[in-house]
Amino acid sequence: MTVVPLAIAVDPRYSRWRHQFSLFISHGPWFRPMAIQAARKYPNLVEYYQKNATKFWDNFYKRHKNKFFKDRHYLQKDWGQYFSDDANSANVKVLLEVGCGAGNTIFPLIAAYPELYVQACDISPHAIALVKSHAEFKEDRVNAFLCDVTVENLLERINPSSVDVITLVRVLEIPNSEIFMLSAVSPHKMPSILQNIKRVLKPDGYVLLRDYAIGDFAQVKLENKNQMISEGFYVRGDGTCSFYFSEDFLSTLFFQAGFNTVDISTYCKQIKNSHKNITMDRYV
Ligand SMILES: C[S+](CC[C@H](N)C(=O)[O-])C[C@H]1O[C@@H](n2cnc3c(N)ncnc32)[C@H](O)[C@@H]1O
Repeated sequence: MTVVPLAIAVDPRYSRWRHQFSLFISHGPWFRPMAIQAARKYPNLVEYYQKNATKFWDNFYKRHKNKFFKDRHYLQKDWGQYFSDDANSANVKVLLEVGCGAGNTIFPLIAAYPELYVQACDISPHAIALVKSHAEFKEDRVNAFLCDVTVENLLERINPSSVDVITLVRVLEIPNSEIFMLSAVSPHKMPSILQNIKRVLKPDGYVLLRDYAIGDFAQVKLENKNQMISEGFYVRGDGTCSFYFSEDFLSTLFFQAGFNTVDISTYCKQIKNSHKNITMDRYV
């Protein structure tokens, strides 16, 4: 009967199946079938990927080690004034890097600012181990610890109102290098992360955020592969997730959490891949 396809189309099991099928087609049967099998058991895909974020990110760092991201040297240029106190350069500033990964934000910053002390956390044990085994790691400059900021209270590791600057950063320089931290979690969890970081931030402190913007080439690719699991929120082939921000969404999110927005802008860069003969619009 013609009703059947309609019934399938509105059945949530259908969209789950369609999602798994598209992951299977886009990456091939060899591509992490375990993740796809496991996702099949879960009624809610967002919940599944968020509950298993530690596993997916840890696998990411097991696989790529510290080779995936480049050091973020642009941070000094764009945000230098937040990391040092020109009036009194002996003043120690405390930075919290949330989702520190292998330390590509931390190490350029401690090299450039001798008075900076970094609190760094990540959900992946492998990422924290990579930070601690870095040649430039010094315990008196960096405190790296494991923490899922969506569920664990930062106050258990950091004193209240003790942090000057919090970084939530991703990188644009190289195509297919992604990610930052806030976009890695479901939009529903974002308000609780902001409350969590607010408790450790000084009243006159700053949050510096650079992340995916709506319309980015990577979003278009995920959209075309049918990998959206909730509004604006996508899963990649390796099980890690990304959300794409509009300026409106971002400023409302921070406003509702009690922050004032000092500055917000979208940066667009066209990157040409001559090998594949494509031009990519990257938005952050
Ligand atoms: C690739 S990145 C950014 C890495 C780092 N900021 C840098 O500059 O290289 C996103 C990071 O967020 C971490 N992450 C994802 N969800 C998290 C969570 N709920 N709590 C803490 N870290 C998380 C991931 O493990 C990953 O290292």
